Amino acid sequence: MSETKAKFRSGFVAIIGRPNVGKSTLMNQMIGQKVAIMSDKPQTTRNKIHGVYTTDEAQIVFLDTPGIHKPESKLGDYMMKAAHSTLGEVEAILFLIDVAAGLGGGDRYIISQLKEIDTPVILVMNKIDQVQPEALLPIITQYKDLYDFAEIVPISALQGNNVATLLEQIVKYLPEGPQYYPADQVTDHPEQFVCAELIREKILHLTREEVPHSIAVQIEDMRVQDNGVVYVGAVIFVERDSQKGIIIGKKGALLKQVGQEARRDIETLLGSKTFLELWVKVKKDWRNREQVLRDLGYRQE
Ligand SMILES: Nc1nc2c(ncn2[C@@H]2O[C@H](COP(=O)(O)OP(=O)(O)OP(=O)(O)O)[C@@H](O)[C@H]2O)c(=O)[nH]1
Repeated sequence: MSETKAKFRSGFVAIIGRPNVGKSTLMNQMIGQKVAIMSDKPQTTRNKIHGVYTTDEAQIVFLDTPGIHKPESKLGDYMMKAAHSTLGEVEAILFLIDVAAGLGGGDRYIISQLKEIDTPVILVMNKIDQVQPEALLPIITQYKDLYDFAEIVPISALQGNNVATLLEQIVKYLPEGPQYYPADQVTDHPEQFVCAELIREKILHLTREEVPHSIAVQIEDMRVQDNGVVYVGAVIFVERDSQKGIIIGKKGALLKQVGQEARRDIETLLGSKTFLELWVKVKKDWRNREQVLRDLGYRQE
């Protein structure tokens, strides 16, 4: 008797949602490795991060799109376009909401954007650990009234609750297809990008609310030295002198701490001893300069 083996399924899936709803946390929970940056401040995820989830039956390639919102600057505008072009091309969209935060203008705006495309949307109700179970039903009703979701899955990205179910649901929407990436590959971004994001993450954590999210980190140089140590040189761009002062800190203390913490993570990432050198530069109003944006690698694909 011949047994028919289920065909391998694969495809691309976008994760969208208001800033801070837990997109990076979910991505990391699904992929099981720290590739997207987590922060308790909004909008730290600027670039698409491909996380790849592979089993014997399927491969899901996740695109972690920047938070969709009404653009207020050229950078916002850029992010919107990048997010939009992604949404029409994927097999499914995970629309994450924060059940503890309530339906807001940001969610309504995203739903209005979703109505313009045909891609199936899975409503992922995140942070269920923060509300009573009976609070979920009214939220489901509220969202169902606004959009015809393909699936609705309540989860806690932080605790991992129901994330396995979510993965099963996603696979249902994938067509038969090849394994795009090797099973052990979790991200297709160059290491430089992840290093820059690690440095950004440390700055945002250590400076609390004092520097805006407008900072950018650019890796200028990355090479293995003769002694086997990896040299990484990075520039932190800020918009004002005052922000430069905050990041450097008293007698350079804060920058030193950023460097130490980022270096530790970079060493784990690269599996190699690392020497990290950081500079802080002021580039006034860089968010509104297209050329500067391009220099920093924010390209429209
Ligand atoms: N209690 C709880 N907190 C969560 C959960 N998921 C994420 N968080 C927290 O919410 C905050 C934001 O999470 P992120 O994963 O950085 O959110 P994000 O959507 O990627 O944010 P941006 O990159 O700004 O778009 C962090 O402090 C997380 O620890 C959850 O299921 N439960």
